[in-house]
Amino acid sequence: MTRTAAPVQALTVETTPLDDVRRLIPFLDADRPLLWQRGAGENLAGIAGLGEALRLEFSGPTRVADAAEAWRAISAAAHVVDPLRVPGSGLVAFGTFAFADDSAATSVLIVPALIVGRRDGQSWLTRVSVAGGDQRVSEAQVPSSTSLGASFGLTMTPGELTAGGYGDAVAAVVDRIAAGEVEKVVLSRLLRAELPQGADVRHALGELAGGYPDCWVFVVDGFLGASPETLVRVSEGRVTAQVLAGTAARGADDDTDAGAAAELAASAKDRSEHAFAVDSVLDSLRPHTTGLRASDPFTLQLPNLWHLASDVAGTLSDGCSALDLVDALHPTAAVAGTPRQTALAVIRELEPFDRGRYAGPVGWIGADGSGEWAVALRSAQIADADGHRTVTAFAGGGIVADSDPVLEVAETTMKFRPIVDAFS
Ligand SMILES: C=C(O[C@@H]1C=C(C(=O)O)C=C[C@H]1O)C(=O)O
Repeated sequence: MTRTAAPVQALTVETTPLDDVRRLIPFLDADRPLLWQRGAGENLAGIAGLGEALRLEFSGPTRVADAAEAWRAISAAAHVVDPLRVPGSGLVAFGTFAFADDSAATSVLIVPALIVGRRDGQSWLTRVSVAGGDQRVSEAQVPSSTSLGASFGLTMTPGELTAGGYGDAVAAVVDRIAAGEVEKVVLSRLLRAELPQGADVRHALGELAGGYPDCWVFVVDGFLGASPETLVRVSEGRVTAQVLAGTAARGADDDTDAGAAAELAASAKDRSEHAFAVDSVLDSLRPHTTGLRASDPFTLQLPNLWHLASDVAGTLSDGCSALDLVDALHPTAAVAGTPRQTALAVIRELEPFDRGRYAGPVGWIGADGSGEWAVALRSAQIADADGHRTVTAFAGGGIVADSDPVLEVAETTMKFRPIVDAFS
């Protein structure tokens, strides 16, 4: 069910080249930032959005399918001039979707009025106007970067589920697995803080971008993060993904660090946890692709931890858009579990909070159905409540038969680090 189904809007879209842009964050509107980026300096790739030409809201079990359908109609009705034709140029919408079918969080697609982008050394500006609106495009609409407000530091504290409570929930899942009820369940917990008046969240985005250049750094509708996990990417008929599941702490020196990675790669527990996630992605993509393959699992190094990772690639066979594939994929066993429906029921029972958009799909879609979507991990939601602004961070982990509650609590603490550091 979609809460607000907008009539199809005819958008006029024009992309023009810009002089080289090396930073996107200073262009953002401090109050309503929209960002999707990866890399830094010469290798920066991404898009920054300003204003809202169009905002579509979705909810319920068909939220992603509804968005995919609405986007097809909007793309077909749009008039797009895009001489660059690189991923992210021309007409794009930023999107963030709730994890759960029954979540109170709104899922959105937002087409900004202005987009500053950079990819493969090319920079551009895209202007979007709604039919009937003011079609005149003036130089005044070229955004300028602004200096960031005063820096701030927060201390985040546990929300509904304390670290101890999380350990108990992990133990309960291990019991359910032993009883043969379910094979894998991904549990999570949260941390919360109040944002000081006037806090400029672009500071936090800058920290995430500087600290995690190999992750997707995003903010859409107050939901931000630095996710290492690519849910799906569609470009020129190629479909790719990078599945992550299985985690280890970084070592204190080169030797222990290499040892930690080797131990992770050899761990039967982590390999089984990883295999569930890869299988769920392959099963979801197979009907839409040919030549679909997964690499052997390898260790992926991040500043705060190691992950087991597998690259998945295939050729799109049925003209599906990136959002159609997101609909087919979500939620993967990296964030829900196996079997999916039983795992979701256990999550609903043991997590005393709504995940909102955490672990849901976040990314962008283009007019031709191309796009990049991440699993929204290492993330936090900024919300207005009674005149206060709060920030709620989420982190979780996959629980399998031989998971240890103490280690699982420690794993979530590692996974909170990007957000906790960005706000401290
Ligand atoms: C659930 C999270 O991460 C997921 C779970 C992982 C695991 O259990 O090892 C690893 C990567 C992610 O797919 C999270 O970061 O909150």
